[in-house]
Amino acid sequence: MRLSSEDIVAVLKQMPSSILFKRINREEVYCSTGFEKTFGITKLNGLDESSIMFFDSQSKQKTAANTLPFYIAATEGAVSQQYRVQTQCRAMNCHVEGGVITTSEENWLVLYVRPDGSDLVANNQQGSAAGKHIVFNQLLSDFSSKLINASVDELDNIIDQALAGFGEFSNVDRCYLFEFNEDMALMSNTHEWVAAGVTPFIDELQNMPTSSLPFFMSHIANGLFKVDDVSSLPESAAAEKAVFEEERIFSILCVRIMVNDTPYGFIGCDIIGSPYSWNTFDIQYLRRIGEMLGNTLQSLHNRKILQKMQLELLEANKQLEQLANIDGLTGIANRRLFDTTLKRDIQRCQEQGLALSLLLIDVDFFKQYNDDYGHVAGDKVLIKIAETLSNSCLGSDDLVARYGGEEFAIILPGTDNIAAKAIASRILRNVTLLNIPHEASAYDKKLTVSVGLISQSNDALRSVYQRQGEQSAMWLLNHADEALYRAKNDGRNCSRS
Ligand SMILES: Nc1nc2c(ncn2[C@@H]2O[C@H](COP(=O)(O)OP(=O)(O)OP(=O)(O)O)[C@@H](O)[C@H]2O)c(=O)[nH]1
Repeated sequence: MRLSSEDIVAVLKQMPSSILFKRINREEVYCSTGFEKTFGITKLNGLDESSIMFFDSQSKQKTAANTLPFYIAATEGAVSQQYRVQTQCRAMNCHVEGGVITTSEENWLVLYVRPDGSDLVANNQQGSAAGKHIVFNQLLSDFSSKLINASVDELDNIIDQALAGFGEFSNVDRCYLFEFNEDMALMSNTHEWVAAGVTPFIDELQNMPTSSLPFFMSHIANGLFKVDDVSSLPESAAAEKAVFEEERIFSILCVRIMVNDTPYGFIGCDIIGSPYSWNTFDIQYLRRIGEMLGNTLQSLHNRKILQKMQLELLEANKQLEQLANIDGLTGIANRRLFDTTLKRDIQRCQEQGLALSLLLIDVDFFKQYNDDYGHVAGDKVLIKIAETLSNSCLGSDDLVARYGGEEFAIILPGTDNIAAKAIASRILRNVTLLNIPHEASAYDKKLTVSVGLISQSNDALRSVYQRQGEQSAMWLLNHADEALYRAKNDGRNCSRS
C-alpha cells in the first residue's frame, strides 16, 4: 500500500529526528519537530528552499545550486554529504543524508539533517559526554603543543586556528578573543572566527570603551559572563542588550583571561538567531581554552621581558666596553684601546700590502703651563688638544688616543711617510691656531706641541713584523719616541721622524 501526500506530511512532521522534506519540483519546504527543536525554530512551514542555506563546511562558501542537497537527491536519487546548515535561527555543521520517497500521488525529497556529534547524544548521554571530552582534549592538546613552540610571529595564526577549531567543535556561530588595554579603559577584538554565513564584527570592535558595557564588565571581572537568552537581560544591562540585539546575538558566553595575575582580556562565543542554554561543559571547555591562551600569552610576556632584559644587558655591556676603552678626561681612545688597535693594525697592514705611520705628540713645557695657569686650566688644554688632533686626522681608520699624561698618539693605517708628514704639519699648525696663551713658550707666547713620527712602507712593515713579531708595536713606539725626543731637542713646535 502506498502512502498519500497528506500521510507523508503528517508522519514526517511528527518525526523526532531532524528532517527536511519537500515535493519534487515544488518550492515549499517542510520540517519535522526534531528539526525545529535542533535549530531552535518554531515555524518553518510556508517557507521555501531559500530560507535554509547550505554552506560548504570547509570553504565556508555558499553551496552552488547544483550541489544543494535537495538538488543532488533529486538528480542522483540520494545524497550523503557534510554541510553547514543555516536557518534564520541557527547555523550548525551537519551531515545531510537523504533521497526520494515515492507515494501514489507524487515524489518527495526527504533529508535527514544530523548535527555533528548528535549521534552520540541520541545513543547515550554519557557516551556523548565522554566522546565530546575526548575530541575536546585532543583539540586542546593539539593547540597547546603548537602554542608552546610558537614564535611571536606564528602566534596570531595559531590563535585564529584555535578559535576556529573550538568554534566548530562547539557548533557556535562566532568565537573571539578580546584584549584590554593597560588601564582596562578600552577593549579590542584581536582575533575572530565566524561560522559560514555569519557576519564578522572584528573591524567594528576596536578600542571600545569598557565603560560603555558596565553590566558585562562587572560580570567578566568575576571571570564569567553567561547569557542564555539576551531578551531576558535585566534593565541594568540595557547597553549590552542593545549591542547584542544589533548583532542578532541571542546567547553569549565569555570567560576572562588572566596574564601575570592581571585581567588580559576574554574569550567568548555567540549563538545567533535563537537562544541556547549554555551547560557546564560549554563553560568548562571555554575556560580551558581561555587558560591555554592565558598561559601562552603569559609565557610570551615572560619571553618578551627576558628578551628586553637581555637587550638591556647587551647594551650595558657595550657601554661598559666603550667606557673601558675611553679616556675619562678627553673622551678619545685610551691607552688600552691604543695598544690593542696598534697590534691589530700592524698585523692587518702588513697582510694587506699597506703602509703604516705612527705619531707621538707631546705638549711643550706643559709642566710650566700647569704651574703658571693651574691644573684645571691644564686639563682644559688637554681636552682642546685632543679635539684638535681628532679634527686633524681625516682617515676613517685613524685612531687618536691619549697615550698618557700630556702625551697623545695617533695610528695612521695605510698612510705613508709623505702623507704622515703632512698630517704632522697640520697638527702643529692647528694647535698654534688655538692661540692658547703660554708665557713660557718661545713661540709667540702660545702653547705648542712636538711630534715624533715613524712611517713604514709595507715592505718595511713586513720585515719589522717578521723580525719583531709581537714586539713590533713596541719597536715602532720606541722609534716614534726617539723621533719625539729629537723634536724636543730641536726646539719643540716641530715634527721629526
Ligand atoms: N693638567 C694636567 N697636567 C698633566 C696631566 N697629565 C700630565 N700632566 C702634567 O704634564 C707635565 C709634563 O711635564 P714634563 O714631562 O716635564 O714635560 P713638559 O713640561 O711638557 O716639557 P717638555 O715635554 O719637555 O716640553 C707634568 O707636570 C704633568 O703633571 C693631566 O691630566 N692634566
